[in-house]
Amino acid sequence: MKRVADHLSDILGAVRPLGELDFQLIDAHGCVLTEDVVAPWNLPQFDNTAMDGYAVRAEDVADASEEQPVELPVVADIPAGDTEINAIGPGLAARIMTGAPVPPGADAIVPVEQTDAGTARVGIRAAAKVGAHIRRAGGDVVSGDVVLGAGTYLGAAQIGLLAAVGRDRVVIRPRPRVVVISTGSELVEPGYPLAMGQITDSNSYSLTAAAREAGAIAYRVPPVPDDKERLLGLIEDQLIRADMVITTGGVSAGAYDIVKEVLSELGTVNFDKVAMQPGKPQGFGTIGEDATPIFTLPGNPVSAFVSFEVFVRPAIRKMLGSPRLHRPSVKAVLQERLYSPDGRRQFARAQVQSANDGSHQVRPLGAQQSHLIGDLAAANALIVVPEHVTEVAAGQVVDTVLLERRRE
Ligand SMILES: Nc1nc2c(c(=O)[nH]1)N[C@H]1C(S)=C(S)[C@@H](COP(=O)(O)OP(=O)(O)OC[C@H]3O[C@@H](n4cnc5c(N)ncnc54)[C@H](O)[C@@H]3O)O[C@H]1N2
Ligand code: MOO
Ligand SMILES: [Mg+2]
Repeated sequence: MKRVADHLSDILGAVRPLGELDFQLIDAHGCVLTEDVVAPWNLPQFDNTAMDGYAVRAEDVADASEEQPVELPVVADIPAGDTEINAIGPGLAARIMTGAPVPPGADAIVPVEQTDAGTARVGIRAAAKVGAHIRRAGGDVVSGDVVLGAGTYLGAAQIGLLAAVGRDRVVIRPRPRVVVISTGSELVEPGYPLAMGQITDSNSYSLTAAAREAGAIAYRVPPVPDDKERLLGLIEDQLIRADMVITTGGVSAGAYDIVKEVLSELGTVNFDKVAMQPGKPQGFGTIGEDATPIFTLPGNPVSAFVSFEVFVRPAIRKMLGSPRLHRPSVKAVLQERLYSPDGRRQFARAQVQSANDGSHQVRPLGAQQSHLIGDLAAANALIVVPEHVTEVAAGQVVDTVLLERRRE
């Protein structure tokens, strides 16, 4: 059997990051930047007030108190967005709203709560230090700074920063478009009645969702029966919109397991037995004129899901240009004895808990057979048991992959 690590390195060696493209800013969300973005201006762009209140000179209100307010004439009213700001002279105040430019001549803001809120004259009831409640130009980002470097994942906060420095387009790697195809004559779309012997297609749903969580644009198509012509036709049709194809089912030793035969007509796909549990029968290669990567995953739902985690997710991350190909993993203390098949790396569904001291405890979720979807949905982690280990006692430390939902 082929080693998991060898299969993964063959895949990552074959899959290339997608070419960079100039995108509308909002459509770049979830993608990886391929340019250094330089701030064309300071943030804030101008000195502005952090509070609704009055712009004053600190020395004019140095003696102000609750008992003896200082009264100043109000000579201007400055809402946010005002673009014509006049200087104020000594002994004068301007009413000002959060975000508005501080007028030249003023050096402090007194919040409205510390005044009588007057409009012609204002009674100031507290002293203010020079600079009080003023957000300085360049205090956040300085013009000329690289605000985000090539290789940065663009989450919500990064998209906001790019907008703040005026970018409406950015150069990124687009998300790979992944087509997910379930094969099997027993499969019926959810929502339709089932005859005895039929089951609903869950793989195309779980893997389409998983591909989206990995950062791809994923399309699912209705399941295709174990029929060579129909599968061939479907894959040929789908190739036009695919940067990657994933099939499930039909790759083991069954008389109607036809996927291998069909793919031999479309490209070069290698089928291997990989030393893992679940997920032994694996296929990977390229098909069509553009040498589109294709994964043929085993049909058992947990096998398909774990195969996606171990092989497909890192490949999608590589196509995205992501700096994080792999999920984080932790060392965790096993809470119950775990058995594992000899010669196969086991990925056991489990629940991990983190303690306040940063340590982790992990509990395997029952039997580890490949059809148990209920436990898969309850798992938040996969325990990785090395190939040669057949039994791990409670209290031992195990490598545990965290199935967190974040995209970055
Ligand atoms: N004689 C052997 N039989 C099997 C072997 C073997 O080595 N020799 N390997 C077993 C292992 S391990 C796995 S994993 C499976 C892989 O099977 P296939 O990839 O050929 O998948 P199918 O036979 O089509 O289906 C297997 C199982 O999963 C159910 N299934 C399939 N697709 C879906 C779907 N989209 N949604 C929900 N459930 C699905 C299907 O009904 C079967 O129960 O082969 C073993 N057999
Ligand atoms: O490899 Mo199968 O995925 O063991 O059930
Ligand atoms: Mg089969």
